[in-house]
Amino acid sequence: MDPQYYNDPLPDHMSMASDDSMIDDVFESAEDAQRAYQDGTASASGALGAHLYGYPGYQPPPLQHAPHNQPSDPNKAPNLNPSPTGYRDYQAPADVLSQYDRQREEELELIVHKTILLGDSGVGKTSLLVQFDTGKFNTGTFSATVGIGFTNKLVTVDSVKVKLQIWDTAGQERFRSVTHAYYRDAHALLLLYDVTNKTSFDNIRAWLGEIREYAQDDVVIMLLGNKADCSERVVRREDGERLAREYSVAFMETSAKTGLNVEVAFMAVARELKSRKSGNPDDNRFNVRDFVREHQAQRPSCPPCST
Ligand SMILES: Nc1nc2c(ncn2[C@@H]2O[C@H](COP(=O)(O)OP(=O)(O)OP(=O)(O)O)[C@@H](O)[C@H]2O)c(=O)[nH]1
Repeated sequence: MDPQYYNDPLPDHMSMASDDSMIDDVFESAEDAQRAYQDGTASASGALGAHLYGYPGYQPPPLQHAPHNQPSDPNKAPNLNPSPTGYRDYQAPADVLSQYDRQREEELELIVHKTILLGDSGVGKTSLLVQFDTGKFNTGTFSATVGIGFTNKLVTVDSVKVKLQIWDTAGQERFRSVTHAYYRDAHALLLLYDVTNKTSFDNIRAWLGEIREYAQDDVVIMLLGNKADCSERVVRREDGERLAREYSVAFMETSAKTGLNVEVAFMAVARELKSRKSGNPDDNRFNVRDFVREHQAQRPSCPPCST
């Protein structure tokens, strides 16, 4: 556990309750908006809606459009390449498409892909996140995460930036009800067990049960057998693979200590989420399990680990 990622009980602005209480007042008509504004039932955003509908003291913005084929700035030279279609701001189709692609990329970058690390206490969730974020592993005494916290990470997939918001949860049972609230809008879950701890592996079925109960049906799930650097392993790699097959989830072994497969795990998630969001049929062919099979490294264990 790194103090940087240590989280005291959530501050108000980070709680899911604030998501639930977000108000998105939509008014069918200007009259509705005015009524809501006047009788005070409009929220801050609703009040803004009323304002946009013209109440009170609302003034329409000045007309921004210039007449067709006329420069909007009278000091500028007129456009000498008249549009074949006759409308202002005409661009050749190729230019429009490349502009559209750029816009899509920017949109993808803006989308936050919420990814949550789950698993028993001590399996290495915080260490995995710190390794991915900073490339470092903090040895020393283990102190359990309290509550939940996140870090944002921008990764590049096929030259498109994808923003992962990675949530580190507390594995301890007493924080379970807090973390359940975060499953609901998660796009991906990295579920960890510790290859040197049989109980953490046996508990994976219970974790998958919780995921089924609280997370979205289409959430991306990856099972990770962490601490693969340790020679005191009690869970065989094949056992992890079998369990992952049974639940149709991707699997690989990782080491937060040596960095084994850490980046691959997060990149696989980022690729999968990007391909789902892009709407591009070529992207949709991406399969997280195939990606993991092709990219995961399998290094020999290092000498007995002392964590
Ligand atoms: N050898 C080895 N030790 C690891 C690895 N990952 C984590 N550890 C050690 O395992 C202990 C627990 O790691 P954490 O990352 O704090 O575990 P956690 O899952 O976040 O635990 P909670 O916060 O209680 O949920 C620490 O002492 C880490 O140094 C790893 O890949 N290899």
